[in-house]
Amino acid sequence: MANMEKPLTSVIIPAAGMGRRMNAPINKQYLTIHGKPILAHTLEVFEKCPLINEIVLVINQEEFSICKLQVLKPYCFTKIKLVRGGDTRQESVFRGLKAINPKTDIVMVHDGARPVIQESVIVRSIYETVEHRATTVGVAAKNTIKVIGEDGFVEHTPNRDYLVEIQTPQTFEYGLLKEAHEQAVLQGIEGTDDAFLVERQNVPVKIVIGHYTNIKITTPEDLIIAESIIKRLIKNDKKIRKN
Ligand SMILES: Nc1ccn([C@@H]2O[C@H](COP(=O)(O)OP(=O)(O)OP(=O)(O)O)[C@@H](O)[C@H]2O)c(=O)n1
Ligand SMILES: C[C@](O)(CO)[C@H](O)COP(=O)(O)O
Repeated sequence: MANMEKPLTSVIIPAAGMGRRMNAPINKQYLTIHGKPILAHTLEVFEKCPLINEIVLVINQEEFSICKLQVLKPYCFTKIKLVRGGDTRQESVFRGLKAINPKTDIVMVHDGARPVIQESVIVRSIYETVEHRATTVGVAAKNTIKVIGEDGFVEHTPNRDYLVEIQTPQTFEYGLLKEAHEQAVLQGIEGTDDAFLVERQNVPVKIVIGHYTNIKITTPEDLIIAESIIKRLIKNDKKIRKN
């Protein structure tokens, strides 16, 4: 069990995707919001968080230089270790896991494409994981969700009271997540998030309620939303500093 006082915590930032759905001339995480690359916004929160000891940034090998030039150098990050990504998000995370300091107690996985993560959610996730071994951030579903069949017709409508839209960070005891990924490789299991792999190990995953502002920048309209959220946060930050 992780050291309760101040667990040694590493975060893996998977950022080796191609950003296809963004349809932009460059990889989405290098698009800027308020003059700063999306990836720099994301990394900054973890760099500043005193509970984070190590940041394992997983990116495309061919983007190492653009990343160093546009993100690492201008923003003076001190905790970052660069790792080459894989063909899927799951593979990228697994590669990140293998680069983690083996003394780590807790490992957090947070999408590079989610720049509006708040430090309070990071801290809550870490301490909930010390207690429950596995957690994921999520928000109550606002829309009705329906399950459809191959024929495109509705099969059933789950009760929305029990539906949570899952985000990141997802946070685990280090050994638990490593074992879950190793088992997934052995069994040929591919999931869209890391919690799914841990659930398959019959380990309960605790939900940590987060914020609707923690959007994943996936398609062009997400960029417009993220820009207005970040602009508002900067304005509020200036107001707080003035008072
Ligand atoms: N092989 C991959 C695929 C995705 N990711 C990362 O996982 C996060 C969530 O993935 P997603 O939003 O789907 O990003 P992309 O895969 O880049 O988007 P798309 O599917 O539109 O190409 C992103 O920060 C992305 O960079 C990764 O590290 N390695
Ligand atoms: C992990 C995740 O962000 C949880 O909602 C999501 O599953 C990532 O999906 P993507 O298609 O790899 O962006």
